[in-house]
Amino acid sequence: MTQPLFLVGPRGCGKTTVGQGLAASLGFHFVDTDRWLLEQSGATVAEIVEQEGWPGFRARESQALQAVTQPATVVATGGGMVLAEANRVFMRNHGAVIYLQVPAETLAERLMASPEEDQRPTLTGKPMVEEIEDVLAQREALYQAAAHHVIDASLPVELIIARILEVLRLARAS
Ligand SMILES: Nc1ncnc2c1ncn2[C@@H]1O[C@H](COP(=O)(O)OP(=O)(O)OP(=O)(O)O)[C@@H](O)[C@H]1O
Ligand SMILES: O=C(O)C1=C[C@@H](O)[C@@H](O)[C@H](O)C1
Ligand SMILES: [Mg+2]
Repeated sequence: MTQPLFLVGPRGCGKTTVGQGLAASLGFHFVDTDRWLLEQSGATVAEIVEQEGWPGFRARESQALQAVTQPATVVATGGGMVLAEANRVFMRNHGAVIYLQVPAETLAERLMASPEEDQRPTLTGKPMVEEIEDVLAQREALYQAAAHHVIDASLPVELIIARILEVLRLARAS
């Protein structure tokens, strides 16, 4: 199995963290669309949004998705990658899409401990907990629609990776 694997889910669900470990387990390349954009443009998400607005950032991340998609690669996507239908269709057609599902309270704990505001500027202008709830209300159906597999990502990282490997193995066997 060398098809690319796409990790989707909201800020703080662990796409970057789990993606690195998953890639190492499989001997795959690892790429993160947020980091790729930072390396390519030299600008953080906050700087891109300041200069080009969210539509500018969304256009760039859609281009990034297409540019980084290669065989034998785990792609950690940005939390809003699923907003564009074209991105959802692209991911489903080019590999396996895994939604890392985490309750809002756990996301809030993780993001408060590690806000990384340069890469996670406010989406709504609201306080963090309200923003997370709004974002999940808006996007839960989109994460589900994009995903071939939904994984409980409130677990320890090693367990999440083991579960992903298991669902991929089962999917191959069926
Ligand atoms: N399973 C986990 N258990 C405990 N902490 C975790 C877990 N997964 C990730 N974290 C922690 O949560 C924080 C956010 O994780 P990470 O940056 O991987 O999320 P992300 O989905 O890539 O977010 P973004 O969409 O903003 O890029 C990090 O500090 C990370 O160490
Ligand atoms: O959830 C979102 O919309 C975002 C998540 C991050 O990964 C970055 O892609 C950016 O901060 C936007
Ligand atoms: Mg990330």
